[in-house]
Amino acid sequence: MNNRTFAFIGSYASEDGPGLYACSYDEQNGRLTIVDRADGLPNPTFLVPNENMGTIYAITEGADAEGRRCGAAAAFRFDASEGRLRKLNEELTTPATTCHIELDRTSRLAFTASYHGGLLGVSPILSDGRIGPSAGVYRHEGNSVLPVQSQARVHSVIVDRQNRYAVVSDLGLDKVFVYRIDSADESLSLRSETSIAPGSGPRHFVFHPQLPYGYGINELNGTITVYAFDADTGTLSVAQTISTLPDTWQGDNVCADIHLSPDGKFLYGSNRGHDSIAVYRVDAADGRLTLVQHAPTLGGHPRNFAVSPDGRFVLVANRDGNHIVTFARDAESGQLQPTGIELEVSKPVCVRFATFG
Ligand SMILES: O=C1O[C@H](COP(=O)(O)O)[C@@H](O)[C@H](O)[C@H]1O
Repeated sequence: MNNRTFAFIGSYASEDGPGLYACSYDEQNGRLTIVDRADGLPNPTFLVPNENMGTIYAITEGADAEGRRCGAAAAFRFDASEGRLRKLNEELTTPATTCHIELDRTSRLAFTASYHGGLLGVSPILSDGRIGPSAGVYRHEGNSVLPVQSQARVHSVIVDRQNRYAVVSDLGLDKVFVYRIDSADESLSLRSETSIAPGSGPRHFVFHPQLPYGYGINELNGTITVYAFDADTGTLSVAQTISTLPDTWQGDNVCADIHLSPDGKFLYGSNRGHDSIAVYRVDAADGRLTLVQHAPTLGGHPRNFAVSPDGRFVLVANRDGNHIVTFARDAESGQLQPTGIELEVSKPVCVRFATFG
């Protein structure tokens, strides 16, 4: 069977309407077309596809036995030939609502980040694709200098290329933590923590596909931190910090998402407020960044975006624009250009590609 690439969209949504969308993807022009949607999910604001199992996992806002709002995750099977989503199950993940979900590289574990609880959750993926009952919840403690940093705010969990470490960005503590993954035991153990400038608000992180560097975007002070990553010890060291904003910008802004091009030559970070994608060239020798462009996102609050697997297009989820905007990406310069193609969706905040065989 030929491989086919799809995109999945998560959104802020109420339980009585659609919130998770499956879209076909036209590799020639970057156009998305909704093929199926799932209702009944309260705020499925982040999702992760599992290409190996043909499943999708979306965070939702669940409720425990006493009716308290909790982090939950819903599992879906996606039938690529029919373009249909079928719900498998839903499980609580953390005793506070979540903002991010990622899988380990063997698709056996799901990691969730709880912004409101300062928690990190580990849940098993069962052999039939369902998400299993929580295998553990890890709590961060502390605070930093800004009012929003009065407590830990775990914002994302990213797994390294060798599937040994989980990098956890804590916006509340101005720290990036590295945990060792024990897949057999379904557990995490802390290896290192790296502090960055007070008031930075580390939010999301990405590993370079070849070089020993990682890149973290800092929501609160509009910067990206370049880290050297030592995979033997599981430690990060700060190599560079660079602004995501033009020097002339004086308005409010909070950064959100960060991605590399598949060839690792360019890095992209989103600005909510300035409403742009900052584009950087990556130095192949030392991983450092040089600004290339600020590309307007053509809509407000670009909370998440995705680079297509072939690197030709970038899809931006503009929450306040209520649309996903398709940009063409120049492989030589890294620059983004609008294509004129958009998909209307209510409050989209996550877009992720998946290729199924
Ligand atoms: O208050 C909230 O904030 C968190 C974090 O969102 P961000 O867009 O500022 O990073 C969000 O996950 C949650 O849904 C919302 O209630």
